[in-house]
Amino acid sequence: ARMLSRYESEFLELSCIGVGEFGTVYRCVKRLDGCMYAIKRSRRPIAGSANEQLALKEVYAHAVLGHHPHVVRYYSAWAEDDHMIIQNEYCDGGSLHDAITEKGEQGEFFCVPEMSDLLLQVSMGLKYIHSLGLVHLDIKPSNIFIRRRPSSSAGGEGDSEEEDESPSYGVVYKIGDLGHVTSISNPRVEEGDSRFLAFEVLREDYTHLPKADIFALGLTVLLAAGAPPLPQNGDDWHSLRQGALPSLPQELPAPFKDLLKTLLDPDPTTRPSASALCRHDVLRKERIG
Ligand SMILES: Cn1cc(CCO)c2c3c(c(-c4ccccc4Cl)cc21)C(=O)NC3=O
Repeated sequence: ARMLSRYESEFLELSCIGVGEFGTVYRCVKRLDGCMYAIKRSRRPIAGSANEQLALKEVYAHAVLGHHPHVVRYYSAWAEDDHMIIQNEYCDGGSLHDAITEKGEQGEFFCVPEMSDLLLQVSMGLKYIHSLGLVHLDIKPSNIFIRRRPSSSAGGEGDSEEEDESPSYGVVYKIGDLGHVTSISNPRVEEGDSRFLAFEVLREDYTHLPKADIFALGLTVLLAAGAPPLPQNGDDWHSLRQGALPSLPQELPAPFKDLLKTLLDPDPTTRPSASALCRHDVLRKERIG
Protein backbone atom coordinates (compact mmCIF):
# COMPACT_ATOMS: atom_id res chain seq x y z
CA ALA A 1 0.00 0.00 0.00
CA ARG A 2 1.25 3.49 -0.87
CA MET A 3 2.78 5.36 2.10
CA LEU A 4 0.17 7.83 3.39
CA SER A 5 1.39 11.42 2.99
CA ARG A 6 1.75 13.49 6.18
CA TYR A 7 -1.24 15.51 4.96
CA GLU A 8 -3.42 12.41 4.64
CA SER A 9 -2.21 10.77 7.84
CA GLU A 10 -2.42 13.88 10.07
CA PHE A 11 -5.55 15.56 8.67
CA LEU A 12 -9.11 14.79 7.69
CA GLU A 13 -10.07 16.99 4.71
CA LEU A 14 -13.58 18.42 5.26
CA SER A 15 -14.09 20.81 2.36
CA CYS A 16 -12.38 22.89 -0.28
CA ILE A 17 -12.56 26.61 0.67
CA GLY A 18 -10.57 28.21 -2.09
CA VAL A 19 -8.97 27.52 -5.45
CA GLY A 20 -6.62 29.80 -7.30
CA GLU A 21 -3.37 29.95 -9.24
CA PHE A 22 -1.80 29.92 -5.76
CA GLY A 23 -3.08 26.39 -5.13
CA THR A 24 -6.05 24.96 -3.25
CA VAL A 25 -7.13 25.67 0.33
CA TYR A 26 -8.95 23.07 2.40
CA ARG A 27 -10.77 23.18 5.72
CA CYS A 28 -9.30 20.26 7.67
CA VAL A 29 -9.47 18.67 11.09
CA LYS A 30 -6.16 17.58 12.62
CA ARG A 31 -6.81 14.03 13.82
CA LEU A 32 -4.54 14.38 16.86
CA ASP A 33 -6.01 17.56 18.41
CA GLY A 34 -9.44 17.65 16.78
CA CYS A 35 -8.98 21.32 15.84
CA MET A 36 -9.88 22.91 12.52
CA TYR A 37 -7.16 24.33 10.25
CA ALA A 38 -6.95 26.01 6.86
CA ILE A 39 -4.42 24.14 4.75
CA LYS A 40 -3.11 25.41 1.42
CA ARG A 41 -1.64 22.83 -0.93
CA SER A 42 0.23 24.18 -3.93
CA ARG A 43 2.42 22.60 -6.59
CA ARG A 44 5.99 22.67 -5.42
CA PRO A 45 7.55 25.65 -7.25
CA ILE A 46 10.46 25.08 -9.62
CA ALA A 47 13.69 25.31 -7.67
CA GLY A 48 15.17 28.79 -8.09
CA SER A 49 11.97 30.25 -9.62
CA ALA A 50 10.20 33.46 -8.53
CA ASN A 51 7.37 31.26 -7.25
CA GLU A 52 9.82 29.45 -5.01
CA GLN A 53 10.90 32.84 -3.64
CA LEU A 54 7.23 33.71 -2.93
CA ALA A 55 6.60 30.36 -1.24
CA LEU A 56 9.69 30.77 0.94
CA LYS A 57 8.84 34.41 1.80
CA GLU A 58 5.44 33.27 3.05
CA VAL A 59 6.88 30.66 5.40
CA TYR A 60 9.72 32.91 6.57
CA ALA A 61 7.21 35.71 7.29
CA HIS A 62 4.93 33.39 9.26
CA ALA A 63 7.89 32.09 11.24
CA VAL A 64 9.03 35.64 12.11
CA LEU A 65 5.50 36.99 12.73
CA GLY A 66 4.69 34.59 15.54
CA HIS A 67 1.38 35.24 17.25
CA HIS A 68 -0.83 38.31 16.99
CA PRO A 69 -4.63 38.57 17.35
CA HIS A 70 -4.91 40.36 13.98
CA VAL A 71 -2.57 38.17 11.92
CA VAL A 72 -3.66 34.71 10.78
CA ARG A 73 -1.70 32.22 12.86
CA TYR A 74 0.77 29.81 11.23
CA TYR A 75 1.22 26.27 12.57
CA SER A 76 3.38 24.33 10.15
CA ALA A 77 4.63 23.97 6.59
CA TRP A 78 6.23 21.08 4.74
CA ALA A 79 6.89 19.70 1.27
CA GLU A 80 5.80 16.26 0.00
CA ASP A 81 4.58 14.60 -3.19
CA ASP A 82 5.85 17.54 -5.21
CA HIS A 83 3.56 19.88 -3.20
CA MET A 84 4.16 22.70 -0.72
CA ILE A 85 1.76 22.58 2.23
CA ILE A 86 1.08 25.32 4.80
CA GLN A 87 -1.17 24.79 7.83
CA ASN A 88 -2.75 27.98 9.18
CA GLU A 89 -5.40 29.07 11.65
CA TYR A 90 -8.89 28.52 10.26
CA CYS A 91 -11.01 31.67 10.29
CA ASP A 92 -14.65 30.54 10.32
CA GLY A 93 -16.18 33.83 9.15
CA GLY A 94 -14.98 33.87 5.57
CA SER A 95 -12.97 36.74 4.09
CA LEU A 96 -13.75 40.46 4.18
CA HIS A 97 -14.30 40.15 0.41
CA ASP A 98 -17.06 37.61 1.09
CA ALA A 99 -18.62 39.90 3.72
CA ILE A 100 -18.57 42.94 1.39
CA THR A 101 -20.01 40.89 -1.50
CA GLU A 102 -22.80 39.44 0.65
CA LYS A 103 -23.77 42.90 1.90
CA GLY A 104 -23.55 44.32 -1.62
CA GLU A 105 -25.98 41.68 -2.90
CA GLN A 106 -28.53 43.00 -0.41
CA GLY A 107 -27.79 46.60 -1.32
CA GLU A 108 -26.03 47.05 2.03
CA PHE A 109 -22.55 48.16 3.06
CA PHE A 110 -20.52 48.71 6.22
CA CYS A 111 -21.69 51.52 8.49
CA VAL A 112 -19.14 53.94 9.94
CA PRO A 113 -18.77 52.14 13.31
CA GLU A 114 -18.17 48.85 11.45
CA MET A 115 -15.59 50.50 9.18
CA SER A 116 -13.88 52.09 12.18
CA ASP A 117 -13.73 48.65 13.85
CA LEU A 118 -12.27 47.13 10.66
CA LEU A 119 -9.76 49.96 10.21
CA LEU A 120 -8.63 49.80 13.85
CA GLN A 121 -8.20 46.01 13.94
CA VAL A 122 -6.28 45.79 10.64
CA SER A 123 -4.15 48.79 11.72
CA MET A 124 -3.19 46.83 14.85
CA GLY A 125 -2.13 43.89 12.67
CA LEU A 126 -0.15 46.18 10.34
CA LYS A 127 1.45 47.97 13.32
CA TYR A 128 2.71 44.57 14.49
CA ILE A 129 3.98 43.52 11.02
CA HIS A 130 5.68 46.90 10.43
CA SER A 131 7.18 46.89 13.95
CA LEU A 132 9.06 43.71 12.95
CA GLY A 133 10.55 45.47 9.92
CA LEU A 134 8.23 43.78 7.44
CA VAL A 135 5.55 44.94 5.00
CA HIS A 136 2.60 42.88 3.70
CA LEU A 137 2.27 44.35 0.14
CA ASP A 138 -0.97 42.53 -0.69
CA ILE A 139 -3.54 44.03 1.70
CA LYS A 140 -7.03 43.65 0.20
CA PRO A 141 -10.45 42.29 1.28
CA SER A 142 -9.78 38.74 0.04
CA ASN A 143 -6.64 38.58 2.22
CA ILE A 144 -8.38 39.71 5.40
CA PHE A 145 -10.09 36.82 7.17
CA ILE A 146 -12.84 36.90 9.76
CA ARG A 147 -13.27 34.98 12.99
CA ARG A 148 -16.70 35.28 14.53
CA ARG A 149 -15.77 35.62 18.19
CA PRO A 150 -17.93 33.01 19.98
CA SER A 151 -20.06 34.88 22.53
CA SER A 152 -18.69 32.87 25.45
CA SER A 153 -15.71 30.83 24.36
CA ALA A 154 -13.31 28.96 26.59
CA GLY A 155 -10.60 28.89 23.90
CA GLY A 156 -10.21 31.58 21.32
CA GLU A 157 -6.99 33.52 20.80
CA GLY A 158 -4.89 34.14 23.90
CA ASP A 159 -6.37 37.23 25.51
CA SER A 160 -2.99 38.01 26.93
CA GLU A 161 -2.25 40.45 24.04
CA GLU A 162 -2.01 44.03 25.26
CA GLU A 163 -4.41 45.13 22.54
CA ASP A 164 -8.06 45.76 23.25
CA GLU A 165 -9.58 42.36 22.51
CA SER A 166 -13.21 43.33 22.97
CA PRO A 167 -14.41 43.79 19.36
CA SER A 168 -17.67 45.72 19.43
CA TYR A 169 -19.33 43.54 16.78
CA GLY A 170 -18.02 40.16 17.97
CA VAL A 171 -15.99 40.03 14.74
CA VAL A 172 -12.20 39.63 14.68
CA TYR A 173 -10.32 40.59 11.50
CA LYS A 174 -7.02 38.86 10.72
CA ILE A 175 -4.46 39.71 8.06
CA GLY A 176 -3.64 36.60 5.98
CA ASP A 177 -1.74 35.48 2.89
CA LEU A 178 1.83 36.55 3.62
CA GLY A 179 3.07 35.54 0.16
CA HIS A 180 4.20 39.08 -0.71
CA VAL A 181 5.72 39.99 2.66
CA THR A 182 9.17 41.52 2.39
CA SER A 183 11.68 43.44 4.48
CA ILE A 184 11.29 47.23 4.79
CA SER A 185 15.06 47.80 4.86
CA ASN A 186 16.17 45.68 1.91
CA PRO A 187 12.93 44.97 0.01
CA ARG A 188 12.50 42.32 -2.69
CA VAL A 189 9.17 43.69 -3.94
CA GLU A 190 6.76 41.30 -5.69
CA GLU A 191 3.85 43.64 -6.52
CA GLY A 192 0.49 42.59 -5.07
CA ASP A 193 -2.91 43.08 -6.69
CA SER A 194 -2.67 46.13 -9.03
CA ARG A 195 -6.12 47.35 -7.89
CA PHE A 196 -4.64 48.09 -4.45
CA LEU A 197 -1.13 49.11 -5.56
CA ALA A 198 0.15 52.51 -4.46
CA PHE A 199 1.47 54.64 -7.34
CA GLU A 200 4.94 55.11 -5.77
CA VAL A 201 5.44 51.31 -5.66
CA LEU A 202 4.53 51.05 -9.35
CA ARG A 203 7.27 53.67 -9.90
CA GLU A 204 9.59 51.42 -7.85
CA ASP A 205 10.01 54.02 -5.11
CA TYR A 206 10.43 51.71 -2.08
CA THR A 207 11.39 54.43 0.42
CA HIS A 208 8.01 54.34 2.27
CA LEU A 209 6.81 50.76 1.85
CA PRO A 210 4.76 50.60 5.08
CA LYS A 211 2.66 53.46 3.64
CA ALA A 212 1.84 51.27 0.62
CA ASP A 213 0.07 48.91 3.06
CA ILE A 214 -1.78 51.95 4.47
CA PHE A 215 -2.86 52.99 0.96
CA ALA A 216 -4.18 49.47 0.23
CA LEU A 217 -5.99 49.52 3.58
CA GLY A 218 -7.63 52.81 2.58
CA LEU A 219 -8.96 51.28 -0.65
CA THR A 220 -10.06 48.19 1.33
CA VAL A 221 -12.17 50.39 3.65
CA LEU A 222 -13.57 52.25 0.61
CA LEU A 223 -14.88 48.94 -0.74
CA ALA A 224 -16.44 48.17 2.65
CA ALA A 225 -18.09 51.62 2.43
CA GLY A 226 -19.77 50.45 -0.77
CA ALA A 227 -17.42 51.86 -3.44
CA PRO A 228 -17.75 50.21 -6.87
CA PRO A 229 -15.14 47.57 -7.87
CA LEU A 230 -11.67 49.08 -8.21
CA PRO A 231 -9.99 49.60 -11.61
CA GLN A 232 -6.92 47.51 -12.42
CA ASN A 233 -5.39 50.22 -14.63
CA GLY A 234 -6.25 53.21 -16.85
CA ASP A 235 -7.50 56.70 -16.06
CA ASP A 236 -9.75 55.61 -13.17
CA TRP A 237 -6.77 53.83 -11.64
CA HIS A 238 -4.73 57.06 -11.78
CA SER A 239 -7.54 59.35 -10.58
CA LEU A 240 -7.86 57.18 -7.45
CA ARG A 241 -4.19 57.98 -6.82
CA GLN A 242 -4.55 61.72 -7.19
CA GLY A 243 -6.61 62.16 -4.05
CA ALA A 244 -10.08 61.78 -5.64
CA LEU A 245 -12.44 59.59 -3.59
CA PRO A 246 -14.89 57.56 -5.72
CA SER A 247 -18.61 58.23 -5.25
CA LEU A 248 -19.97 56.27 -2.31
CA PRO A 249 -23.54 55.10 -1.67
CA GLN A 250 -23.40 56.74 1.76
CA GLU A 251 -22.52 60.17 3.11
CA LEU A 252 -19.53 59.73 5.43
CA PRO A 253 -19.12 62.09 8.41
CA ALA A 254 -16.35 64.59 7.65
CA PRO A 255 -13.86 63.34 10.27
CA PHE A 256 -14.03 59.78 8.90
CA LYS A 257 -13.99 60.91 5.25
CA ASP A 258 -10.97 63.15 5.92
CA LEU A 259 -9.17 60.27 7.65
CA LEU A 260 -9.86 58.01 4.66
CA LYS A 261 -8.49 60.72 2.35
CA THR A 262 -5.22 60.81 4.31
CA LEU A 263 -4.83 57.04 3.90
CA LEU A 264 -5.20 57.53 0.14
CA ASP A 265 -2.99 60.62 -0.13
CA PRO A 266 -0.72 60.58 -3.19
CA ASP A 267 2.16 61.55 -0.88
CA PRO A 268 3.05 58.47 1.22
CA THR A 269 4.55 60.65 3.95
CA THR A 270 1.12 62.28 4.49
CA ARG A 271 -0.58 58.93 5.06
CA PRO A 272 -0.78 58.02 8.78
CA SER A 273 1.40 55.17 10.06
CA ALA A 274 -0.35 52.04 11.36
CA SER A 275 0.77 53.08 14.84
CA ALA A 276 -0.80 56.55 14.44
CA LEU A 277 -4.03 54.93 13.20
CA CYS A 278 -4.20 52.77 16.33
CA ARG A 279 -4.17 55.96 18.41
CA HIS A 280 -6.44 57.99 16.11
CA ASP A 281 -9.35 59.55 18.00
CA VAL A 282 -11.76 58.98 15.07
CA LEU A 283 -11.21 55.24 15.66
CA ARG A 284 -11.32 55.31 19.45
CA LYS A 285 -14.44 53.55 20.64
CA GLU A 286 -16.20 56.10 22.82
CA ARG A 287 -16.18 54.59 26.28
CA ILE A 288 -19.66 54.52 27.75
CA GLY A 289 -19.77 56.05 31.22
C1 LIG B 1 -9.55 30.94 0.51
N1 LIG B 1 -9.57 30.90 1.96
C2 LIG B 1 -10.70 30.79 2.71
C3 LIG B 1 -10.33 30.76 4.06
C4 LIG B 1 -11.30 30.61 5.17
C5 LIG B 1 -12.03 31.89 5.41
O1 LIG B 1 -13.15 31.59 6.20
C6 LIG B 1 -8.94 30.84 4.12
C7 LIG B 1 -7.97 30.87 5.16
C8 LIG B 1 -6.62 30.98 4.82
C9 LIG B 1 -6.17 31.03 3.47
C10 LIG B 1 -4.76 31.07 3.09
C11 LIG B 1 -4.29 32.14 2.33
C12 LIG B 1 -2.94 32.20 1.94
C13 LIG B 1 -2.05 31.21 2.32
C14 LIG B 1 -2.51 30.13 3.07
C15 LIG B 1 -3.87 30.06 3.43
CL1 LIG B 1 -4.38 28.71 4.33
C16 LIG B 1 -7.13 31.01 2.45
C17 LIG B 1 -8.49 30.92 2.78
C18 LIG B 1 -5.90 31.01 6.09
O2 LIG B 1 -4.68 31.13 6.24
N2 LIG B 1 -6.80 30.90 7.10
C19 LIG B 1 -8.05 30.82 6.61
O3 LIG B 1 -9.06 30.72 7.31
